[in-house]
Amino acid sequence: MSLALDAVTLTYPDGDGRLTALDDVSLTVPPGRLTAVVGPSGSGKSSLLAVAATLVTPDRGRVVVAGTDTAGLDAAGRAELRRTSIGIVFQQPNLLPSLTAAEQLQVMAHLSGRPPKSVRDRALDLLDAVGLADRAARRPHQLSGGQRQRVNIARALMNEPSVLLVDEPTSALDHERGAAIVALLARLTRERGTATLLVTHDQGHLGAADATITVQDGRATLPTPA
Ligand SMILES: Nc1ncnc2c1ncn2[C@@H]1O[C@H](COP(=O)(O)OP(=O)(O)OP(=O)(O)O)[C@@H](O)[C@H]1O
Repeated sequence: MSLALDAVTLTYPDGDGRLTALDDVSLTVPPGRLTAVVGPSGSGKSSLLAVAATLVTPDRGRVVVAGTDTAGLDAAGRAELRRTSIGIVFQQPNLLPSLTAAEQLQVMAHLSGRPPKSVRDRALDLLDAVGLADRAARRPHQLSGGQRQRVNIARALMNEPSVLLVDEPTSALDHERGAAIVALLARLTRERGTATLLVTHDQGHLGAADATITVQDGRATLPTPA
């Protein structure tokens, strides 16, 4: 299942008028593909992610997540769609200080009704997939910045989302560690079949993407093959 935006326009209140943050944006991210989003500060990248995440409702246009047209959903329906189908990775890992790496992931699945053992097995499998099999019992302060971001990514995959939305995951990391995180995202996208949208300001990361969308003044230039 993929992510699709069709003719999406989003405005915010701006003094007496409205500021157009997204202007007639259409795009599709197929399963198993990593699409990078680049563009200058204030161009609309975070707004694009917020709309795709169903956190913000556009003024016009359609947002289809994993085959579901989100226009037909109320707030509870959107929350359920986020829980079951959308993984979100923000710039800062935002981990709970008192929980181990494995527990950060298990909390995500706690309400989904899965048996505790399968939840723990899945958490350990995902920590292994992000190269942290031997750090499962560590708390955030016992992990490096790059390792914390890996836990963050593993946590976003815990409920097997169809769509993975990632906002500047490398901003707190040096270039080498940032490139390793983007390579990891590209691998997980292929292995887990997620439709992944990655906002990045680092042109050096684009080689790992299957396509790149450039956002400028709220308008998106559609994917070019990487
Ligand atoms: N909640 C809001 N209310 C009003 N205007 C907003 C709001 N959020 C964003 N904007 C405006 O919408 C435009 C797009 O902002 P957005 O955060 O999407 O850009 P961005 O490309 O992610 O920027 P950056 O790279 O600096 O994070 C900007 O002009 C911004 O000032």
